[in-house]
Amino acid sequence: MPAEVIYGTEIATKLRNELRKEIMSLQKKGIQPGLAVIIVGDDPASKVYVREKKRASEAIGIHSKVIELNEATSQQELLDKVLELNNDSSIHGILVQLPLPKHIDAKIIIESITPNKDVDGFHPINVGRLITNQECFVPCTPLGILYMIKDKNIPIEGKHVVVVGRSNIVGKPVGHLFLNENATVTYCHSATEDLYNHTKKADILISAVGKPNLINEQGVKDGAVVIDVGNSVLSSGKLSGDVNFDVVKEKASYITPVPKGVGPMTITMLLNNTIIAAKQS
Ligand SMILES: Nc1nc(=O)c2c([nH]1)NC[C@@H]1CN(c3ccc(C(=O)N[C@@H](CCC(=O)O)C(=O)O)cc3)C=[N+]21
Repeated sequence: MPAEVIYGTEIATKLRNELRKEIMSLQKKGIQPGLAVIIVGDDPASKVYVREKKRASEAIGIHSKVIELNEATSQQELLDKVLELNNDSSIHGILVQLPLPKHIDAKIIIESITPNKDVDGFHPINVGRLITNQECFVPCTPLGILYMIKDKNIPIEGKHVVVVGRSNIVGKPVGHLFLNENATVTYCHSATEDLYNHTKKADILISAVGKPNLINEQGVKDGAVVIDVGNSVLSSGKLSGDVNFDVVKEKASYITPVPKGVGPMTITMLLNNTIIAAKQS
C-alpha cells in the first residue's frame, strides 16, 4: 500500500488557528508578541522566506518588524542592530536570516542575540540546553518535524531514527530532539560509507542534505516513515527534496512531500517560539 502523505500545510493550518487563539488571550492580558527579522543583502530566496515569515506572523496577530540591511552592512552595524532589538521590550523574538554575506561572521552575530529572544534556537546556550534535555528554544525545522510525527501518532520511543545531514540548523538538532524522545539515533553525512546500509535500517528516516534523489527506494525499509527536509531549486525552477518521492512513496508508511511538507511547519514553529518568548518575557 502506498504511504500516507503528511501535508505540513494541513497541520500548520490547524496549529496556526490554535496559536491565533493563544495570541488573543495574551493580548487580553496586555501582551502583544513581537518578532523581528533581520535580512542582510538581497538573496532572492531569503527575501521570499522573510516575506512569508512576515505574512504568517501578521495573519495570526504577531507584531512583525522586518529590518532590511544592504549587502555592504558591516558586522558592527549588524551587531548594533541586534543589541538594539535585545533591549526593545516590544520585540520577543529575533531572527537573523541566514546565510549572511561573507564578510560577516554568523557565529558572532548568533551569539549576540540574547538567548531568551533566540527563537531560531541557534545560540550555543540553547544548543547546550537541547543536548542536555533542558527547556530551551529548539530550532524551528526540527520542532516542526517532531510536531508532524506526533500529530500522526507515530511512535518514537525505542525506534531507530536515521538522520542524513549534520548541519547546525537541521541535522544535528533534529537528532538530539529525537534522542530526547527516547529514539535510537544514527547520524549519516558526506563521509558516511555505504549510506543505504544505514538508511534502510531506519524506522524514521530524516534527510536534510539538499541533493535531489539522494534517497531512492533501495535506501528505505518497508513501512518506514520518510521525512524530506531537502530544499533544492531545480533548473526548471521547481523545488525538490532529497527523496525520490514517487518511488519511495510505494515503500514507506508515511512520507512528506516537497513543497507542502516540512517547510510550512518551519514557519509555524517560528510563530510558536515567538509566543513562548512573549509569555516568558
Ligand atoms: N535564521 C534562519 N532561520 C531559518 O529558519 C531559515 C534561515 N535562516 N535561512 C533559510 C532557511 C530555509 N527556511 C525555510 C522556511 C520555510 C520554507 C517553506 O515554507 N517552503 C515551502 C515552499 C516555498 C516555495 O514554494 O518556495 C514548502 O516547503 O512548501 C522553506 C525554507 C528557513 N530557514
